[in-house]
Amino acid sequence: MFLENDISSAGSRGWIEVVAGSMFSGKTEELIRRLNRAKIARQKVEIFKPKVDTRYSEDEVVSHNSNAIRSTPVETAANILLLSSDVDVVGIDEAQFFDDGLAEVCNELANQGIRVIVAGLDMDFQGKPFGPIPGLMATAEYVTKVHAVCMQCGNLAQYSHRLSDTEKLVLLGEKDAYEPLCRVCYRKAKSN
Ligand SMILES: Nc1ncnc2c1ncn2[C@@H]1O[C@H](COP(=O)(O)OP(=O)(O)O)[C@@H](O)[C@H]1O
Ligand SMILES: Cc1cn([C@H]2C[C@H](O)[C@@H](COP(=O)(O)O)O2)c(=O)[nH]c1=O
Ligand SMILES: [Zn+2]
Repeated sequence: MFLENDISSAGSRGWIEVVAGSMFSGKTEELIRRLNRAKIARQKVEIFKPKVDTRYSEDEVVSHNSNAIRSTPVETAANILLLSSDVDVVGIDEAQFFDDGLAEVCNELANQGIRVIVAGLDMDFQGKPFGPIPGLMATAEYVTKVHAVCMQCGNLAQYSHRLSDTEKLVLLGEKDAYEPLCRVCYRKAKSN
């Protein structure tokens, strides 16, 4: 389990944490867990999500098992920078949907002494790197890869298999539209 740096020994230095994996791998739960612990430590926390994803709620980040935390929906990565004055910790969910400016924004926040925690899909439905997440994983101090349970065989899943033939990159959905699969089961599903 990821353990936070000791606040006093870290001083006012900022850093970036990335939580990445497939759908249903527990990214949002882990983000909420870290942010709640920061709140318990009386740190000032701001949470953002892309405006495009309002599946469960306009103003909350919600996990698949209904944990929730208040958040601000924003249009672009640059908005995060504008809205993050006077905070200790910034949390960002569904980060794969942000523009390529996200890595720069997160690095700027970290340079200002802010702890930045980013959660997002590392791969799209085709198994390709998704949006700004790979760049963020390269520049972050801490990267946690989380896994779902393969819906076919029960092994660790790293792919989000789309159940329809739709080719567009952004297609919001849940279990109706995607299933997490391991490498073997994903390759089988793709060859059918
Ligand atoms: N195949 C699966 N593997 C793991 N967790 C699953 C699966 N299907 C449903 N879940 C539920 O999803 C929760 C994780 O939800 P969440 O944190 O929102 O994931 P993510 O943000 O990665 O999509 C788990 O605690 C579990 O209750
Ligand atoms: C793989 C993939 C997913 N999406 C969408 C589907 C969901 O609405 C979100 C991911 O949510 P989660 O919290 O990680 O479960 O992203 C997409 O638009 N395109 C894709 O390739
Ligand atoms: Zn499998």
